[in-house]
Amino acid sequence: MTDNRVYLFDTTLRDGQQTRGVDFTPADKIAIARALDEIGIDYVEGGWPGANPTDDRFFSEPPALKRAKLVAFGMTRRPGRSAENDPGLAGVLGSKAGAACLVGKTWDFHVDVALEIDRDENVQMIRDSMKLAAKRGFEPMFDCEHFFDGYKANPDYALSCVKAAYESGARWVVLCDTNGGALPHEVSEIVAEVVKVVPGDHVGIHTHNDTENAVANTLAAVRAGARQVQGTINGLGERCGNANIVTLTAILGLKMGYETGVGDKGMKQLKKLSRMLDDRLNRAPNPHAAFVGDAAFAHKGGLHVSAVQKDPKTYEHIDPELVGNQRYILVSDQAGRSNILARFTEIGVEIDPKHPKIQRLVEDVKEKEFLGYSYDTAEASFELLARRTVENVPDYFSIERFRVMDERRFNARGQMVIESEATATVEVAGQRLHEVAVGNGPVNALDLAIRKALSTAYPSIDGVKLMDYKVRILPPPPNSDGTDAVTRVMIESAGPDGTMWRTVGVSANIIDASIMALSDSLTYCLLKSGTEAKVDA
Ligand SMILES: CC(=O)SCCNC(=O)CCNC(=O)[C@H](O)C(C)(C)COP(=O)(O)OP(=O)(O)OC[C@H]1O[C@@H](n2cnc3c(N)ncnc32)[C@H](O)[C@@H]1OP(=O)(O)O
Ligand SMILES: CC(=O)C(=O)O
Repeated sequence: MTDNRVYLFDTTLRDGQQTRGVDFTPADKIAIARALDEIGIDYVEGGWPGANPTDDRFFSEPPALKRAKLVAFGMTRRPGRSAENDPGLAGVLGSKAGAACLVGKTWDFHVDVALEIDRDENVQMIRDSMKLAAKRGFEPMFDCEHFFDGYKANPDYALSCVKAAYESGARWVVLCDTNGGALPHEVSEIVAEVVKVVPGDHVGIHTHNDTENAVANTLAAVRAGARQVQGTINGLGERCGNANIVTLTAILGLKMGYETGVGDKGMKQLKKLSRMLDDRLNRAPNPHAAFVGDAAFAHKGGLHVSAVQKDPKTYEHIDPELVGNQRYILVSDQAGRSNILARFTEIGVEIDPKHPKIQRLVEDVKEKEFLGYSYDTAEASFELLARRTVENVPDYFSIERFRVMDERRFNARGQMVIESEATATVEVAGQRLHEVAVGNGPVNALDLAIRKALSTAYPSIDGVKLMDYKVRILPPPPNSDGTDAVTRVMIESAGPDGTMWRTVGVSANIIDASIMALSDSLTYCLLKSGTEAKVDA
């Protein structure tokens, strides 16, 4: 082991499970553990055997991990009984994990108030539990709960707990900022004192994000000598979350030069790992997440784009590909010709940079953004606008008219039913088709009616799914009354192969704005799949 080696310990499946609104299934846990193993995380904490049926099931048939060690979490023995006779410890040490991470008190206040026991008895509980974990063949770890608050209140007592764990065989003594209130300079100073009594390559750090310093505190601890870092994917965790292991992995490896189990290949999978968790939790990814968010390397300002095209280092702190991300050049009212030309290159349209239509497109985009469109997040609508300016986009269909009726009634069983019925007249393949559909809301009903009309001519649109639908009421222009407000609808769609695209519509009427975004989405799908427009009957 080199002094430069930092061990990554993921607690998404344990502390992440303590997040409000998160409830993993055993299948989620298996998939997440495998993904963490795949990228090279050293330790995967799977949960607390004996605490709930999900964790029991997970530990009864744990996934076979190639490199990572599976960790079972638990707490030190209860007071007044031996470690051998403690049912909680029996659950943890009866599991099929390779390591046992046991939490115990290190803050005298907690021993007095939460456990209500003698302080020496707590130290003995730590010793007995670590010894038993080692005796049963587990790699023992001790999570020092509330270590930083404990150290500030009574450094001698906090250190005596740390020493007891280490002397009793703990491979790692992990300093926890349980309440998340410590600050980086305090963590630095305190860890520097701890590594005087326990070697740094046996010291870990576990931080919470209550002051948005979880990552900074972890890095401060590593600089002071700690060599195991605990965190969760996307910073999931109790209250405000834990240190984000995705960010930590990138910083430790790419910026601070530490060696971890995550090599170049694993590093390139960080964005995929982050997305995988969002998908499992059915959450929209945070576009502004450091390193892996869609906006992390998205350039909007004209000055930035012009320079980035000369050398990306001018406005990028790392090469986005190192973490599996990519550069996006956004088009908006902040854009200049450089943004537009960059987007043409991205979408594969060759155009002379001096072409007069480029300037027209820049002006068009700025004017439409003034009216409420937002092209930096609706790249598919932008592509249609750009292609229509410089080349021909086939007229696949045209929505001639539509009508929607909403109904709220009680059915025969006395249950309330809310339904919308839409009729749409669409011209497609030289025919005027009139279709009716019922949906759970007006946009859903219209979407169904329009697709019905299109599906014979263009069967490929059947595979398009609406993933996200966002509405924003934009403030009315100055000197007008509130009724002038316009509505912006953004739609995110996905194709059968998982490709995603976003479109926008703007109108004073929410349904009309939705139809614009929907129509762009279907047109974009047909264009990208190379479908030929059917213009004859
Ligand atoms: C900082 C952290 O994140 S630690 C992890 C926290 N995570 C969880 O608690 C999630 C899983 N927990 C659980 O499912 C349950 O709390 C269990 C199954 C572990 C225990 O449930 P119960 O036996 O009903 O106890 P309960 O949760 O009400 O209270 C905890 C008990 O453990 C005691 N205790 C707390 N910490 C420790 C410790 N480190 N060592 C020994 N005993 C402890 C408490 O004093 C309390 O004892 P009491 O029952 O005599 O009052
Ligand atoms: C152990 C743990 O999760 C904590 O102290 O925050």
